[in-house]
Amino acid sequence: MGSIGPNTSHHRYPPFPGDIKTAPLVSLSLSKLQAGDEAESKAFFDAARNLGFFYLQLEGSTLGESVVDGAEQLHAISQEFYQRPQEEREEYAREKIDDFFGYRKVELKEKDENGVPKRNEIYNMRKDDFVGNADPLPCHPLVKQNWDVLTSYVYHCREVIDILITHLEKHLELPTGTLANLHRITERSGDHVRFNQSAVQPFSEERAAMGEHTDFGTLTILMNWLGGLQIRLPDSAEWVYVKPIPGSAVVNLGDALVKFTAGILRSNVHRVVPPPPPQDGVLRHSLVYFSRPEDKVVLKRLKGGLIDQQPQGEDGPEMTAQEWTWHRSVGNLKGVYTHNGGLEARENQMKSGF
Ligand SMILES: O=C(O)CCC(=O)C(=O)O
Ligand SMILES: [Fe+2]
Repeated sequence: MGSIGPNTSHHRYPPFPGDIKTAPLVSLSLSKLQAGDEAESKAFFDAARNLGFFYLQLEGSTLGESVVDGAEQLHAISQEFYQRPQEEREEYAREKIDDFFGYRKVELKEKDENGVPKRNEIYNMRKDDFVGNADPLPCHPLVKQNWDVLTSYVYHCREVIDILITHLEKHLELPTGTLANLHRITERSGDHVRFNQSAVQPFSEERAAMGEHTDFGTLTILMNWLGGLQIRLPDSAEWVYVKPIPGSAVVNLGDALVKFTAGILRSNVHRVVPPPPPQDGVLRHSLVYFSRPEDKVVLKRLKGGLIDQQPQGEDGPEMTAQEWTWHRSVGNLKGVYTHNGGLEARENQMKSGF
């Protein structure tokens, strides 16, 4: 199998700088995890406990390369989506179609050349529409035209997530299927594909701080072409950039896994800032697949295995995954849930789930 570099579009952008501090993410091989490689599996569990973020090398796996190819197609579709007239996107605004899914924007104080405020934007498309669990919500014509690309992407990402979940169960010493049965693709859940676009904008510490968050759900598969993602290192609290690697996804754990495991696993704080120079003059697009527990699953510590050895303590509020998403997305739950015991209080509570 050849190098995947030329099959991705990273080379069309200015390079990620070589002289800035980057996050020490380990790189795990999907093909080794698929083959049940013990050392790779253990390295995955360590990464899930210690940092909650890692690279997943997709090249060398047929499934992984399907994710890379799909992501490249969706990257182009997302760019076209954001080039279309604003009125089109507004038709699918969250206020018009759903509590959570659909289009959202945040207007910045900076203006474009026409005097119009610049925007950071997201478009959330739910997995249940693609796999046939729900009557599809109204969606942008580009989504309709590319329904098959999106559907394949959903299935491929879910396959990757199911593999990762199986490794987690094993290391947590839970009966086989414990986590998988809370994430059945045939059941309604908050899983979604997101197109992100950030305007070209100067770095602002205040704006960066507003965007600090953990992901609400289970596992997130992130495809990046430009820098700008930063994670907060657990030990030093220093913010460091995550360098995009062609042919690899950035994968991170979300709050649901912290709740299920009473803090054994880590959902690390991160944020998006403008890409570092020389990438700072380019519109930034990223593609995210968010997985979440089934809507009806109550987020609370599971019983069994290593979890039973965790201290009993402040596990936070108990609610269904659906209620959790709603409360988090409107900013009702203060702080972020990162790890053992884990509520880290935070002043800048982001309200949008953005
Ligand atoms: O765009 C990125 O690099 C990260 C996006 C993110 O963290 C999110 O959408 O939750
Ligand atoms: Fe995130």
